[in-house]
Amino acid sequence: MPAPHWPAPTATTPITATVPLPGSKSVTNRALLLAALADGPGVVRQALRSRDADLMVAALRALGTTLVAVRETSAGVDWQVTPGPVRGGAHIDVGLAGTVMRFVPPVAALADGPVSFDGDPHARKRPMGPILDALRSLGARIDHDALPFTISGPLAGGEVTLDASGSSQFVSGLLLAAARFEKGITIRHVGPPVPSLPHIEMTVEMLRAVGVRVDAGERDVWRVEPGPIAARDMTVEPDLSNAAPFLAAALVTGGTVTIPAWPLRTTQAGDALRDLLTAMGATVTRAPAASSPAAPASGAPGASGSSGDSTGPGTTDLVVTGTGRITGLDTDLRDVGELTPTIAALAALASTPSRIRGVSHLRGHETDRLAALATEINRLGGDAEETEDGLIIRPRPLHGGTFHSYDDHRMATAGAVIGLAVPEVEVENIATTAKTLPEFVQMWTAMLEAR
Ligand SMILES: O=C(O)C1=C[C@@H](OP(=O)(O)O)[C@@H](O)[C@H](O)C1
Ligand SMILES: C=C(OP(=O)(O)O)C(=O)O
Repeated sequence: MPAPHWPAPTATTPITATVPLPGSKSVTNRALLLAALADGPGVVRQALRSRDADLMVAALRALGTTLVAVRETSAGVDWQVTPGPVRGGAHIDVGLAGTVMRFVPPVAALADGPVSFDGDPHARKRPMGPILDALRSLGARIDHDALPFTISGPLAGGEVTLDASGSSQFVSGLLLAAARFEKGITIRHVGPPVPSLPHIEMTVEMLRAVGVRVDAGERDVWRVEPGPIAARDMTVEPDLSNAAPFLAAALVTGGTVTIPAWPLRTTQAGDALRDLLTAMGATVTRAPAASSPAAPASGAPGASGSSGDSTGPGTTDLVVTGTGRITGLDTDLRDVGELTPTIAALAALASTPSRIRGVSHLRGHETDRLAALATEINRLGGDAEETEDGLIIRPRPLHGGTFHSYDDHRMATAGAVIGLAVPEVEVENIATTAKTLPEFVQMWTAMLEAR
């Protein structure tokens, strides 16, 4: 029986809350995969515990890596990772995780036998063609162009041309494993612009942090030299994209939300929230962390997504204060597309129109996010229009009703944001937030109860 819809709480007064966030999905799944391919045992600290991260752990175990949780706190789990020879004969469940369906197949092509992949029903619709074609041209055999598929190596590596306009993860997936290919890899993108470039920068920085030589000097070309991946002790930053709905609550309620341990320098897409929320009427400041000293403003040495202590030097608190009035904005979110559902929810509550551009690739995310956002905002009486590459959202009073999540964690949290201002919004399948934030409901409730 499906769970009852979640009555999204409405805020009657401005929120004042501090919300510590668990680790980044994107950093966690890169760090685990790099540790599994490394030249010795390593530790991934403060890793996220969520469905996507659990799927990555299960995938790496199935391929022969030993992962032992050596410490678990509210900040996450510390994984002791001991690489083993990549083992064939495995079946990998990717769930609905882009980072598993795009990052693990290049590793599977290193296995000593075939590896099969499948996932949730919608995962079969997410684009896979360009990365599977790339793997084929590098030597692998693959029986389909989308999930489910079976892949067999060996993979020599070499040069490949692909169209990564559908997802930056095609590039990241190939780069992450490429040092283990006999010839490394040279990737050339040909086609409309690649989205989510900061996520590729995250990949490049994390590779360099484990000693891999990467040349990313030419636009749309990436080269990884073959060689060892160094075993390191890596610490995962808090998930800044998951900060989005909580920070949005400050704007909706005219309150203040503080996120501790916000990195001074990061490749995470969520860092763009500082500018986006300012443009929507918030005041965004950094404050020395109450619990840890702030690093100099010049930034922490080597403070990439994979190094440093995520609660120590190199971070500050991020403080966002709203006025209760939200200003619409005209913005290109191509680089930070995963922020779109939260920004669209804010736009639906804004007093002036908004236009979101550059995110046609969101049609290949957990669901077609442009269609889903327009449908759900309009279902509540709003005025949202899909364009070829985004959304136009005009002010119109909203009313209560069901907000469908389409098994998309960020749709579910967008419904929660709207529910803060609109009585009687019910979010269908709030449990889907477990993809990246299993504690979402408890955290949201605690935020609303904090004083
Ligand atoms: O590499 C990553 O960790 C991600 C890359 C982006 O994918 P797309 O380029 O497909 O948008 C982003 O939206 C996704 O949430 C995570
Ligand atoms: C697009 C997203 O996820 P995935 O890693 O599954 O692509 C997302 O988290 O917004």
